[in-house]
Amino acid sequence: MRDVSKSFSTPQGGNHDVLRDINFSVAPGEFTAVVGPTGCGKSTTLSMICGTDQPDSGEVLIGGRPVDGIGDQVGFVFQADAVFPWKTVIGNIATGPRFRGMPRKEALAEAADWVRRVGLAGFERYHPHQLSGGMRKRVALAQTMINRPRVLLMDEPFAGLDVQTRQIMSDELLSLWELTRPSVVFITHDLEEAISLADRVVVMTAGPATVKQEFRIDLPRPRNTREIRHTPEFVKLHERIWEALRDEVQVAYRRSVTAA
Ligand SMILES: Nc1ncnc2c1ncn2[C@@H]1O[C@H](COP(=O)(O)OP(=O)(O)OP(=O)(O)O)[C@@H](O)[C@H]1O
Repeated sequence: MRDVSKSFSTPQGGNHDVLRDINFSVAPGEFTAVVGPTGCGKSTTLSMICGTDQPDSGEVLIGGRPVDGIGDQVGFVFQADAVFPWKTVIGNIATGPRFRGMPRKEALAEAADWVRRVGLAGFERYHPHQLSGGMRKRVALAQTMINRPRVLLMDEPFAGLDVQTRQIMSDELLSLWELTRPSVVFITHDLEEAISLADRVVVMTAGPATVKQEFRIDLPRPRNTREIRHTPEFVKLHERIWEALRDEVQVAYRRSVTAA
């Protein structure tokens, strides 16, 4: 993202600056987490990268090319499950390949591989309503990863899950990421989650969002996202990043109290 700014018009007829001069880049295969106070503009940043919205100024490039609409090299996993309720697990996972014109038999065979990779063997014929939240999230992950996106955008994908399932899903996400190595932009409110997953953590300011500071996470891989939190290196990183994030969270909180 190069000097990306964006504002929205307010119902009162004014202008609300949401993003201001955002600059950051994600290397091929890099896992970047973005943290910032609530309402600062994190989701808006993602919508610029995925091409569902355009910046007022600045540019967004993927592989050196300006983003122009939703590209097939980009995959998404958001908080809400984007699975089709009327399709089975395997039918959901085969959606992308079928959409691209792959013959049904081949698409189902490939989907069966991904069913196994996300630990859902035996549940192929289940429908989403017959699965737990964590299982549905696995379907959503497989449904996206089967398309082997170059860029994977995740907006608080595990926010609705309980703490244990969330950690299991974090480890599973890292193993799946290792398989195809997309560049990831992962948005979260949870600084521990960000550090345990990412190669780099980007801290955003309270709105209008801009990049406040970036932190390299040099923790060894493969990682166990639960165990790594107890290491002194993790604790040190957490302290440093929280120092940068805390001020922004407080600004956002004070604003919300004043507005109320
Ligand atoms: N389409 C839109 N029209 C008008 N305002 C919008 C629009 N989209 C977002 N906003 C405003 O932009 C600001 C940033 O929203 P955004 O969802 O990007 O923040 P966020 O950091 O992802 O929030 P949270 O952490 O709570 O999920 C908010 O004040 C929101 O009301």
